[in-house]
Amino acid sequence: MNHSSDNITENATNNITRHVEVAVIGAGTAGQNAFRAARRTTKNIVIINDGFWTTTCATIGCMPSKLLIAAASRAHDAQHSDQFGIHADVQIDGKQVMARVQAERDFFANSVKKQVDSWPEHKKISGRAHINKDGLIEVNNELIKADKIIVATGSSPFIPEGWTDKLGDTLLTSDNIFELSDLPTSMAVIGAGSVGLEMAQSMARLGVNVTLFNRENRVASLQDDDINKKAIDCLARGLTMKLKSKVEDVGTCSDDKTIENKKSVAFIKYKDREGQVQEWQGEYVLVATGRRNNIEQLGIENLDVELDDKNRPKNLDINTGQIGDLEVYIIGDANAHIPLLHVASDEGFSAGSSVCPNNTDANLRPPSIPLSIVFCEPQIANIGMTLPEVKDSGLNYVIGKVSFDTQGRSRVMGVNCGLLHIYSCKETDKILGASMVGPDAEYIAHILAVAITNDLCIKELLDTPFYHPTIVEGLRTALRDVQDKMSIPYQAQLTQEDDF
Ligand SMILES: Cc1cc2nc3c(=O)[nH]c(=O)nc-3n(C[C@H](O)[C@H](O)[C@H](O)COP(=O)(O)OP(=O)(O)OC[C@H]3O[C@@H](n4cnc5c(N)ncnc54)[C@H](O)[C@@H]3O)c2cc1C
Ligand SMILES: NC(=O)c1ccc[n+]([C@@H]2O[C@H](COP(=O)([O-])OP(=O)(O)OC[C@H]3O[C@@H](n4cnc5c(N)ncnc54)[C@H](O)[C@@H]3O)[C@@H](O)[C@H]2O)c1
Repeated sequence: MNHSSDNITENATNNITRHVEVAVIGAGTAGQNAFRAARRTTKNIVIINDGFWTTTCATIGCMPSKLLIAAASRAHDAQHSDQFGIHADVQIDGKQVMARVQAERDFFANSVKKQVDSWPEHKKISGRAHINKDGLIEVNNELIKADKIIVATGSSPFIPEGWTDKLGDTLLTSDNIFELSDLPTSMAVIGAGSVGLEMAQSMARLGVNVTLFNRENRVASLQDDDINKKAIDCLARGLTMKLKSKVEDVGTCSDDKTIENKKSVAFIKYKDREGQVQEWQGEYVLVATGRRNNIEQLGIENLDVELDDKNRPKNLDINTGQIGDLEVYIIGDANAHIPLLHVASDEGFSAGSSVCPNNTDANLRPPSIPLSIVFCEPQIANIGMTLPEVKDSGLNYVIGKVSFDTQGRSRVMGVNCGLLHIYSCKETDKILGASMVGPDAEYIAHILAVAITNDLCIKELLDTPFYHPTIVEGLRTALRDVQDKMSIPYQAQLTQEDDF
């Protein structure tokens, strides 16, 4: 079935400036991949983008945030080397820190832009697209009829109502924080999700006086209470956190010292976990209260796409991004399914491949198992099913555990804070999911993701070598703990102690 541009009026038909086979709206990671894949089979294609022709990832997302974390990590190591008998006098040059973040960020962004620059000019339109009542795409002075539409419009920071006006120039989001020319002196971060944790800890490690607020007693939306507790314990060692606090009001007040620079002081009125009203004051407030998909203003309903109460498209095929049997595909952050980079990339590739003339031969990326990593230190990772999902599944499960507090290599490196839980099915010897806070979680998470994706059992994993002494050896300890708790009769195998 086609979308509603099939029923357009004669008047509208006369005004159409282009008729294309495929239109991609949004040129971030998902849109660019879709365009690349679709271009292999059709020349009659156009890509429309509002704003920079790089990507959120390279310009204001993954890469600049990891660059700031890299600087913070260096600062932290240099300041915490006393335990090794190394005493350093550390000076942090905020301007230089931000200059490197921006220069390296520009390197990544320009690499993306170079590829986009190589695409024919007439296939690219700069402007904000809107889908009108006839299902036609309006952009600048163009009216485009597209047989197939791929929507890859991404997401934007969500700012609670009224806060933009109330906080004025003291408001930061991930869209503008990397543009600062110097490190602030103080900052509140509201929201302890991925953005909040990564930015709050980095800024604190770089000498900024940071207070992190979250409405729940939870970080990174962790759903395993023991892992959450451990994460809070590890993070609280270097970060002031006001968890389970309720932000009642935000705003600005004048301050004699800063009035010269025409800057106000930000304040947050909040109720702490005991219900006492408190006030925070400082230079900036980073609002990290989530992101919303850019779909509301697009006119997507004019393509007969229905959204649920959270703005997620109904009838989304997660293999291709196609909406029911409409010739409409919604991919990347725009579909609010899993707003992560690797997912946007894969969905773009699959949607672009699906719109090829013979799409039964399309080369589709299978949807990956859930995998997420927060790059605070220690890192937080979730793989496969969450603990509540495992509990709800009715499966007979065990939890294999390892603490990284005493783990050999973690202690050697002075990064010994963490906990890994592996949820395994008692009958099948297979891993269902895992949650972790700890050192090297990014690598351990990938090994677990490979195991789940390829249906490896615990025994197969334990039969692979674990080099000594590595932090990844902690994974083996947790796998052995799973094995000990299983009802499966294993070949005689003594439980080994940790090897030091
Ligand atoms: C600070 C931060 C850190 C992050 N870190 C990580 C990380 O470490 N790992 C990870 O996996 N993910 C991370 N993410 C998430 C990741 O960046 C996103 O999931 C990914 O970039 C989404 O890509 P996309 O193609 O869907 O959207 P985008 O790259 O945002 O592209 C959407 C494009 O569509 C354009 N557009 C919007 N509306 C219209 C319209 N009406 N007409 C025309 N164009 C339009 C936009 O201007 C934009 O250019 C991070 C995000 C942030 C904000
Ligand atoms: N490492 C990564 O993969 C990475 C890093 C950064 C961003 N991202 C992506 O960006 C998305 C958005 O990240 P995010 O951290 O902004 O959102 P999030 O949804 O992950 O977290 C938002 C947090 O803010 C809290 N919150 C919301 N409103 C609040 C309020 N009024 N007062 C106090 N707390 C409040 C929520 O309880 C939650 O803990 C993520 O879902 C992820 O897809 C990923």
